[in-house]
Amino acid sequence: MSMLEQYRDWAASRSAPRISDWLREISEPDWSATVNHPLFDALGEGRLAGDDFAAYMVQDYGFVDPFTALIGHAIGHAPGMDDRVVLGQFMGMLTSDENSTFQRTFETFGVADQAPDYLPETQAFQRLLRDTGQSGGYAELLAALVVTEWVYLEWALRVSRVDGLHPLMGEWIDLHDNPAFQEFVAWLRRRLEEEAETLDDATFTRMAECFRDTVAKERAFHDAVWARFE
Ligand SMILES: Cc1ncc(CO)c(N)n1
Repeated sequence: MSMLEQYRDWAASRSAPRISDWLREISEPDWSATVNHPLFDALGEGRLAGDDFAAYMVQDYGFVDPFTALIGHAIGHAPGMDDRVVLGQFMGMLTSDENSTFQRTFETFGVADQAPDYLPETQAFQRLLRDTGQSGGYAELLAALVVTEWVYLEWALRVSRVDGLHPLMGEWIDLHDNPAFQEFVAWLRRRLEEEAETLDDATFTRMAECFRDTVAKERAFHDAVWARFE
């Protein structure tokens, strides 16, 4: 059975089927392992040392570079101005507010301004983002974006925040659970679903595999970062 047939089978047994929910389901257990990652509990509960937070942010900035390029590809591949505006505004936030959080974190925790050592799992994630950016169609680009943003929204909404949390850690959570970000993730899911409805078998399969692979990379990345702190 093709992926598209598997989705149709799944959808037939639900009252309000959504492709993004099916994609999330077929990406278990990696999806839940990422959303419920102990790294995020430690972050919200103030149990993450400043240097460890900075080390995580260094690795994450290695993610952000090809991720920003991937958004550029998505802006180019989008069918028209409506999508380009939404993606462009997100790109604007990423390269201003969010970039500033990274820069102030590096300054605050004295991260040396040198080429960092990226973990093998960071490098593998970078390769996926670069490959998808360079050769993926719009649906695959949206699939990668839905994963990375939806996973971050889910953990940020989930974690509890202690009083007196370091302001930069609070800022990191704020960036991923604020109402504008929630709206952006809802838009991404809707657009992915609309695009997926138009795909032939082979392209639908590539989109679903890209989704699953991105979730696996998310889990591996956070496992690898966390393993260095324990
Ligand atoms: C690894 C990773 N995934 C997703 C996000 C959210 O953009 C992020 N900052 N880092």
